[in-house]
Amino acid sequence: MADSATKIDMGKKPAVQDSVPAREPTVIVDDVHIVYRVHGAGSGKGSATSAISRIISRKRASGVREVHAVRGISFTAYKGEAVGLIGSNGSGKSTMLAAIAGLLPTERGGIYTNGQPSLLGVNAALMNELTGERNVVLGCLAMGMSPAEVRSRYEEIVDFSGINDKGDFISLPMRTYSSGMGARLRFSIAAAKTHDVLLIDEALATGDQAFQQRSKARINELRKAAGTVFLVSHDNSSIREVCERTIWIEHGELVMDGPTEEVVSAYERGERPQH
Ligand SMILES: Nc1ncnc2c1ncn2[C@@H]1O[C@H](COP(=O)(O)OP(=O)(O)OP(=O)(O)O)[C@@H](O)[C@H]1O
Repeated sequence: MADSATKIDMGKKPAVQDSVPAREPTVIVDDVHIVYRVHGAGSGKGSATSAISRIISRKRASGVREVHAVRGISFTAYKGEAVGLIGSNGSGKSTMLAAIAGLLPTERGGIYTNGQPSLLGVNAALMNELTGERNVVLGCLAMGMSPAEVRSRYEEIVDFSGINDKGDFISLPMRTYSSGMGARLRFSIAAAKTHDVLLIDEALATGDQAFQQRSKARINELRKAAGTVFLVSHDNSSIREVCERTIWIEHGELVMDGPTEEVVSAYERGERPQH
C-alpha cells in the first residue's frame, strides 16, 4: 500500500520545501484487523436441521464465535478530503468507521488520528424520552459548545433540521418522531459544529430530498472548514456528489482506493481491479 503510516512523520518538516504544499494527514489506518467476539454463539452449523434442533432443545449454545470484520486495511486521509466508503452489506464499512471513531479496539494494526473524530450515525445517542429541544441543547453541550453558543445556534439548528416545518414538533419527545425526523435532528446537531474528522454513517439516506440537499451543502462547508469527512453510504449518487475520493471494501478487505468516479464505476460494474 502506498500510504503507509510508518512513512509519515507529522512532527518533522521536510528539509527542502516542494512547490506543492504538503498535505496534512488526519487519519492513518495501518494494517487494521477488527474481530468481533460473539459469546454463546456455539459452533454455528448453518443447516436448517441443526438450527431447528438447536431451537427445539432450547439449549443455550456455548462458546465464542469470532467474526473477522476488517482484514488488514490501510489508508491515509488528509485535511480537506471527503472520503466515501462503499461495499456490499456486511463488508465492514460501519465497523471501519466505528474503529476510526475509537469505539472499537483493533485486533492488529493501528489507527492514528490528528484531531477529534466524531461519529454521526443514524443511531447516534439522543434521548427518546426528552423533547427535541432538550436534545438539541444537551447534544450541543456534549459536543463542547458553551451555553451562550448553544443559545446563539439553537434557531439555526432547528431550522436546518426542518423538524418544525409541519408544526411544533421540537417541543415533543423524540419518541414521537419518525425515523427520518430523528436522523435529521441528529445530523443537524452534529453538523452545527465544525469537526476535525466527521464520520457519517448513512445519515444522508434517511432525510427527504430537500434535507439531503441541505446536508450535502453542509458537508461541503465542513470540509472547507478544514475537517475530513468520511461518508458510508449505499447511495452512490450521494457518494459522487460529496466525495472526491472513495474506498471500496469487500469481506473486510480494501478492494480499491482512488478518485470517486473510477471506484464507484468499477463497483457498479462489479469489476475488481487486477493486481
Ligand atoms: N456487534 C457485532 N457483533 C458481531 N458481528 C458483527 C457486529 N457488528 C457487525 N458484525 C459483523 O461484521 C461484519 C461487518 O459488518 P458491518 O456492519 O461493518 O458491515 P457494513 O459494510 O457496514 O454493512 P451494511 O452495508 O449492511 O451496513 C458483518 O459480517 C457483520 O455481521
